[in-house]
Amino acid sequence: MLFKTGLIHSTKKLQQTLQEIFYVHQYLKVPELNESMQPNPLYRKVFLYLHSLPSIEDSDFTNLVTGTNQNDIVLCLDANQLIEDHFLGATLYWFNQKTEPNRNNENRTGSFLLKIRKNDKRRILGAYLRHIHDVAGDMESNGKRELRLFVNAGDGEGGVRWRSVPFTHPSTFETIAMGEDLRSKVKSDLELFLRGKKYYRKLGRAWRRSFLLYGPSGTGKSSFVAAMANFLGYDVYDVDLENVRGGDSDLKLLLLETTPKSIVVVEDLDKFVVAATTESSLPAASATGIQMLNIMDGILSACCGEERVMVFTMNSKDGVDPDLLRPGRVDVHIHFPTCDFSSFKELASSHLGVKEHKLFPRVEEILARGVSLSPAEVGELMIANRGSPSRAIKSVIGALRPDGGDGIGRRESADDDCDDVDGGDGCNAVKDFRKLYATMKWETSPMTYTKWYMSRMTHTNGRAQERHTRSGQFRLWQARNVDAAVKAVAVPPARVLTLHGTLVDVFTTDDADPKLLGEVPDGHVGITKYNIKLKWLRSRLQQMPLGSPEDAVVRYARCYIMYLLGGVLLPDKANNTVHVRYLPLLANCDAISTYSWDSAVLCWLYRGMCLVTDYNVEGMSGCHILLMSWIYFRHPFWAPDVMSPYTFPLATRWAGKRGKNDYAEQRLQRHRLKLDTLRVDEVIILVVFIA
Ligand SMILES: Nc1ncnc2c1ncn2[C@@H]1O[C@H](COP(=O)(O)OP(=O)(O)OP(=O)(O)O)[C@@H](O)[C@H]1O
Repeated sequence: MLFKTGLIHSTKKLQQTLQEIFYVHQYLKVPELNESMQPNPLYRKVFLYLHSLPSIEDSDFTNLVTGTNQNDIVLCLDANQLIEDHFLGATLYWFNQKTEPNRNNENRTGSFLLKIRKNDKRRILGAYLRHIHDVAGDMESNGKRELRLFVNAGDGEGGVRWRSVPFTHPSTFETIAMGEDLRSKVKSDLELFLRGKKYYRKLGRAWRRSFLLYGPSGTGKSSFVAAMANFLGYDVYDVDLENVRGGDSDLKLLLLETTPKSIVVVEDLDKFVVAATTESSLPAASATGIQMLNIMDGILSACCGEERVMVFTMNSKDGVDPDLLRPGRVDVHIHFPTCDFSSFKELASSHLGVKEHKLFPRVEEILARGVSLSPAEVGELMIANRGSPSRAIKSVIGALRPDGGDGIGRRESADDDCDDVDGGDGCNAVKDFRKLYATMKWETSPMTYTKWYMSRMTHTNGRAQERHTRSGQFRLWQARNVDAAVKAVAVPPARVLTLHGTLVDVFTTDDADPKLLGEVPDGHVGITKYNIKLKWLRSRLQQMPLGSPEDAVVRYARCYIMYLLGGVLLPDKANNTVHVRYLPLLANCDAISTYSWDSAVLCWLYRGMCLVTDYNVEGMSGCHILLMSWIYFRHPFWAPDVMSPYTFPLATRWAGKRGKNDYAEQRLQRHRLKLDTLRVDEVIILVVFIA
């Protein structure tokens, strides 16, 4: 048997050697990257072509992967596999070569090796390459080309600056509320651009078009970019200027490495350009922002700008030198306003399937007063209430209610008073939305909240806090009685408190201290009989009379601690009430510092994190600030840049700092990519010694 196998093997070898001698094969290589480390477009074409061949099924080893459509299963040639093709009577062999990855498992590039007989080469090679070109071109124009999103997350090591993931954003011009006029203008502009190769040549201009999208956050700028990519069938290169560490030259190299048929996006350009025009010592990224616009009408733009669309997004053009945005640099300016009535109707039609509704006139009337929400906010309210159009529209009306104050004031009052507008369900929807939206904007919202909390609580209640800090009654973080505090969050209320009747009884029937918080919160008792509204606590704290006696200050301190517990340390998902189960723990001021509040906060946060792992759970309870500061400390690449030294509390370092402001889908992709490629040295591990 062994003898037989050996014989077959030797015969095959002999046959191969004879073939080499008599047929004289030649090898042609199509590398993935060219000499200047740019992607080689031919490689992509060959890739598409080979994956369209039926003979891929005969390859010894193929991978099964999900296609662009979730239901498609696609065969994908594995590394170092051979595939056979026939063309005009000749047999050709393609070998899928992959280089070994470097030590970080990165930069694994590949090439296709074509083995062809010398005679055949002279006869068919030209026609064969044209054939590959045509087939791949057809596949691309039929939408079979997989779009990719590139981010400049690479450090340039091994020459790789761009990393990519498949681009699967589902946005189209039809899904964006933008007015029919603008939609058709943009579409015909892009169609003209697609057909404009000869025209641009004739004019002696680079075949490229540049757009400036400006408007407040959440008005659809990033979705518009995604819609453009899907419409044109172009890849997206997302330039993060903060990652362009090598200044101008790095930026130029980055742009040179983009491929034709792509959209190059620079988001939030105003952040860089305005800083650059107002500050004397420019941060590197700001200087790069200006350079980016300068490149637009320079020589480089003609060399690396063929068949490309450049898109810049800004929140506002105010403060940006108009010269930087003049025609030639930026061809088309598109304004993205907050939601007006026609956008609202478009959103209602797409999100709720209603074209007319009896509540529309009310929405129109409120919007006409100049009150507005971003389409993102309106859309989310509609998604959260999609089961009932009336409820959805009511919740939009609730969120739109003006109070004449600033943005934050408006939101707060709408939140607290929404029962008056739309009853229980709508109110929950508004809150759900806010929670959900806050979770989506998780890079910034807890920090904004910290800032708000610090400014409100520290300034308005400094007196109470200071007194109690001095008298040692307020040392929450040094407490050690783990059991009581953990039980307080983990055990159902009835077992911690023996409650009879309503919350009002708790304030009036405790013999030791009949009014723990000083008075019955009349008309402010929360959604359930066991909850106190944070709004009531807040308004009470703001009214503490000057020169109050010691026992009154103690009651105010209790309100303050309850407010801290419900608002910051142990919040539930809704985050607008606090449960009375904590109140008995505050009855004896001397005992407060003996509870292990730190364990309780962690326990409550872990519980919230566990619950939110369920796909259907949208909001999360627990101390988000703690979680965020943990993430920012351990993974500094996620944290906004701060130069200030550490202060206490540590989380306030990031108060008011904005994270990267790209759209949710892109942000998710970026985070996933970053997590996938996370290296040990990018995580800060604190070693704690316990004596
Ligand atoms: N005009 C709109 N029509 C439909 N949906 C919209 C519109 N504007 C925003 N949205 C929705 O809101 C969400 C956020 O939008 P997007 O990220 O595109 O806004 P943006 O203007 O880029 O915000 P930012 O400046 O904060 O990045 C997306 O899910 C998008 O679908």
